[in-house]
Amino acid sequence: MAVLNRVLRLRAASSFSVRSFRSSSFLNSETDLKASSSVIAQNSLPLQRDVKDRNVQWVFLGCPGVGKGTYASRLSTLLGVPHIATGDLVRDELSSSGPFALQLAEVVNQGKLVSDEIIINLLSKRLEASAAKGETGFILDGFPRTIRQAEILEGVTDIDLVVNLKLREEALLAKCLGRRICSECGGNYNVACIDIKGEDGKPGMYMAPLLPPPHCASKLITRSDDTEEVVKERLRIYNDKSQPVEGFYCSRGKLLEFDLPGGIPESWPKLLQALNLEDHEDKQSAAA
Ligand SMILES: Nc1ncnc2c1ncn2[C@@H]1O[C@H](COP(=O)(O)OP(=O)(O)O)[C@@H](O)[C@H]1O
Repeated sequence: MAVLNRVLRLRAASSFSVRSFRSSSFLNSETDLKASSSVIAQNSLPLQRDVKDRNVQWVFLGCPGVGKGTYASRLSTLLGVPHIATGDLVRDELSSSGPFALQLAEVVNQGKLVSDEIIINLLSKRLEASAAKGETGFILDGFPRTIRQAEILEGVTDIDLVVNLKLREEALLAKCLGRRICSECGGNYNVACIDIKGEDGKPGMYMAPLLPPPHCASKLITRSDDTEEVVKERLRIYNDKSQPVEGFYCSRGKLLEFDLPGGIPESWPKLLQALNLEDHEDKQSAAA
């Protein structure tokens, strides 16, 4: 894909300087942020790596319910890079009763955004764990969610590509409400059957449910923030705070817009095509 190739050629990227990212005394004010971002950028220079020596550094954007987790996770398996979802980091912190758990429960259950300080702390720990395992590259899902977070990220590393997943609005709420997680294996499923009839020249759309296998069926739980009221609030906050992040990356030539045509069977091959990765999948299946 021309856009992607251009983006990838342009990015002679640096690796992520986790230590610099964690030194987050810079989070106190806008001025501190700008000053510190440039300090961070300088500090990370010794750790710069050519793009050929590391894996992809991609970001997935999109409304709640669009399927960021599903596609980011599939791509991370395909490309052998960690899938880092800040929503998962928040939920892990909540369930492990970590230092931020109490504060987080209230914010998350109201559908609000967690503070930059906490999110960056959680993300930094996760990146350190990755670095300790010798992993390079990442697919970030759920971060950045504000312009400020995007600026912080831009100050510490090069993002090669930002994939903006889009789905018809009518489907988003139903997809969030249909989400189920297996409390034992953590598998993600969706019981919603989306069947939007075509009208006024607009095509219909069908998305089959993604049902759990029998051994998970009796262990399904729903996220506490997937209630109608909270999902509507998250969608409102997305439009207000996260949509501007699309413009941030568009103006830097990194944004790939991808309209999901339907469920996974229709969308996955088209996404691979848009990312120029069809051969990658063929090679992997041949090797398996
Ligand atoms: N980058 C972030 N900044 C602030 N809060 C975040 C961020 N990522 C996740 N969260 C918190 O975790 C919650 C769940 O995130 P996520 O699983 O990505 O949900 P969604 O389905 O809304 O995309 C969010 O509603 C928010 O409270």
